[in-house]
Amino acid sequence: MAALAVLRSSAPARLLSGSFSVHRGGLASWQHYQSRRPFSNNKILVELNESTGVAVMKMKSPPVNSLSLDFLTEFSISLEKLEIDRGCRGLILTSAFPKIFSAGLDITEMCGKSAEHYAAFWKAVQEMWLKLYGSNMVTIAAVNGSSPAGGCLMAMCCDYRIMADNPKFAIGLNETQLGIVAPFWFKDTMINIVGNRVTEQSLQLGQMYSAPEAHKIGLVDLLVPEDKVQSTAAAVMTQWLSIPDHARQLTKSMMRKPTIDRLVKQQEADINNFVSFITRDSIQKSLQVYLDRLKQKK
Ligand SMILES: CCCCC/C=C\CCCC/C=C/C(=O)SCCNC(=O)CCNC(=O)[C@H](O)C(C)(C)COP(=O)(O)OP(=O)(O)OC[C@H]1O[C@@H](n2cnc3c(N)ncnc32)[C@H](O)[C@@H]1OP(=O)(O)O
Repeated sequence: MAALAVLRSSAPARLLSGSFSVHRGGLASWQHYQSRRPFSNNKILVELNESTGVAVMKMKSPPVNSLSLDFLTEFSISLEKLEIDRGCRGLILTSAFPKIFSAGLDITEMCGKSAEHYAAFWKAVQEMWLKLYGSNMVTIAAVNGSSPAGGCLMAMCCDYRIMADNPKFAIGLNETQLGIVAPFWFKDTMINIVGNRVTEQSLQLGQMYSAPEAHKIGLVDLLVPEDKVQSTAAAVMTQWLSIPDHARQLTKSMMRKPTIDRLVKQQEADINNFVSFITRDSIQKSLQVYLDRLKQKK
């Protein structure tokens, strides 16, 4: 968070616009951030409304917004651009697809690849978390569909979660159901929202909660009809933005810094730990079985 705060205060918006081709239009128009990265397929659509200072980031990686290495890289770059843009104070994170917010980490990135690939992938997951959890912006997750594991983590990184009131949509950290283990920083993020007891039970059982259940345990803050998710997110954002930025940001930092510092202090060790865990034959087998089951369920 401190690093982001420094970035934000030292990088003028003019420089950002020049470097990243941000095109600004009239007050009422939406701005489109175009990524110049050659590998980018634009898996993420960002629209910044200059008059409100609110960006809407829509995940758009078919079929289920799984978090691949490319996706995560594009996500972190997009987020960093917004973070250093003084015209942007709030971010609404949502999905371009009805019914799916994000399917979590792309399981194919964790199967049958090299140790180097796993290390690069895990670093990208860490970066996504560090940037989103440590953001100075007001962040609101407009959860318009199911959101297992890494998808739940993304939503949990935000300051406020609004979910579509549909019992068919589920959210939670289901890692143990795949035979894998949510790392300590996933666990800490959840504890900070729902407390130790609920987190322990959720993680051991790999529990997925329907939208009403998630609301009941406080994993999501508000349930609204599916067609009201975006408008409610915008209304809640207005409330949050009425608080002076510096006071809100310092408070957020005070609450989250210890959790963030814990990973920052052992980022390399956490990558090594992931690589040695995911390369075990037994873990590779579990993931493959899970993936095959997913593909066969149709
Ligand atoms: C001791 C210390 C340990 C340290 C750390 C060690 C371990 C690492 C921990 C790693 C943490 C992991 C976090 C994760 O996020 S793991 C991913 C968990 N995600 C899931 O379990 C979601 C699985 N997907 C679903 O439940 C459903 O697909 C759905 C999201 C509810 C959507 O359902 P539906 O609309 O019916 O779509 P389909 O199921 O038909 O899926 C469409 C195609 O997408 C493929 N798919 C789905 N999810 C994923 C995924 N996460 N990754 C890759 N691919 C995915 C699915 O197979 C279908 O593919 P097809 O069209 O080719 O058949």
